[in-house]
Amino acid sequence: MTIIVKAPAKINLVLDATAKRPDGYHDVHMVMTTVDLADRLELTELASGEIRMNAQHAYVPNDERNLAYKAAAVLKERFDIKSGVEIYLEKHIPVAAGLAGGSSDAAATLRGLNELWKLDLTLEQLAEIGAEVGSDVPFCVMGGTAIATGRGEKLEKLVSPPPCWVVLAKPTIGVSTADVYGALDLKTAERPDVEAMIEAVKNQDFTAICDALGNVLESVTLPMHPEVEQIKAFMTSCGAEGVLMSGSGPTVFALTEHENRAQRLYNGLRGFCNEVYVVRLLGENH
Ligand SMILES: C[C@@](CO)(OP(=O)(O)O)[C@H](O)COP(=O)(O)OP(=O)(O)OC[C@H]1O[C@@H](n2ccc(N)nc2=O)[C@H](O)[C@@H]1O
Ligand SMILES: Nc1ncnc2c1ncn2[C@@H]1O[C@H](COP(=O)(O)OP(=O)(O)O)[C@@H](O)[C@H]1O
Repeated sequence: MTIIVKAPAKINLVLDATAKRPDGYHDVHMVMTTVDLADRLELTELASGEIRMNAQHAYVPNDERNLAYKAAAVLKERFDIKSGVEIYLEKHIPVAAGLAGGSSDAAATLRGLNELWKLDLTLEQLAEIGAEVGSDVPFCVMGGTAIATGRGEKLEKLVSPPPCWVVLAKPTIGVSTADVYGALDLKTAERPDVEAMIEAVKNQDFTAICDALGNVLESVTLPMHPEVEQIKAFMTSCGAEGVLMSGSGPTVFALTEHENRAQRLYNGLRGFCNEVYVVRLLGENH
């Protein structure tokens, strides 16, 4: 039996880190939402009990380092599953981009295996298992829009923002999430107003959402990679209503309500960025 699952990317509308914890993680306070740029996974049951990974992408590992593989291994171990799975992964989300591509693949694997291995677990149970694989995996299991706290695994559902166009541009650099958090100085970094974003989303106020966009990790990634700031400035000059770096970067997203403006942004960005996408925010569910 084969099951096909989609793994959508996320963006962080607001991201604050409130404290560095003794376990090496940061307590965060953020609003995340999914967009309709997705990887596609095919999960085929294997009687042999093996987990096999087939990602066919130069920068994505085909062994236990792959987050989809890890998710399958954690689930198999936890429920003592005798069957195995072959995971065929078609990558569309840019890698090491701040878009949670790997975390979303892990989450999609958990959702798909729940069906394939007939485990009958709730999304909440899958999210809790996902936290063992990565901080962003629980959000990716739930999808939609949420306020995330803890190290990212504590979730509170939020209404989705009003529909708009999202233009994503990734410069040709990858950044390590651990390095970015590692270099964060909470004493000097400019902090975003998370409550203002939550209010803006609840009020479905697009202008207020654009005004409240903020990411404390820009204080690390922007000085390290000037091209990220250049993309932000270019997007703003093209009339984007809101512009922000997603997660630890380096992907920058622009929000606009106007299709012609999204197209103009796309055409302009293609000049100096290989990876540019025009997508929509996803609704409540994937
Ligand atoms: C920054 C964010 C924002 O959504 O996304 P990305 O840029 O990765 O997409 C996340 O917090 C990334 O979550 P995720 O990518 O799952 O991180 P993990 O694998 O759990 O952790 C990788 C490393 O990042 C650091 N880390 C991660 C999460 C967190 N709340 N505090 C941290 O300090 C730790 O050093 C950890 O060892
Ligand atoms: N399924 C996967 N897709 C992408 N990268 C993966 C995957 N599994 C493991 N990785 C590794 O994780 C690193 C970060 O990947 P990714 O999830 O795309 O970044 P981010 O968390 O910044 O969005 C990559 O450099 C890659 O080596």
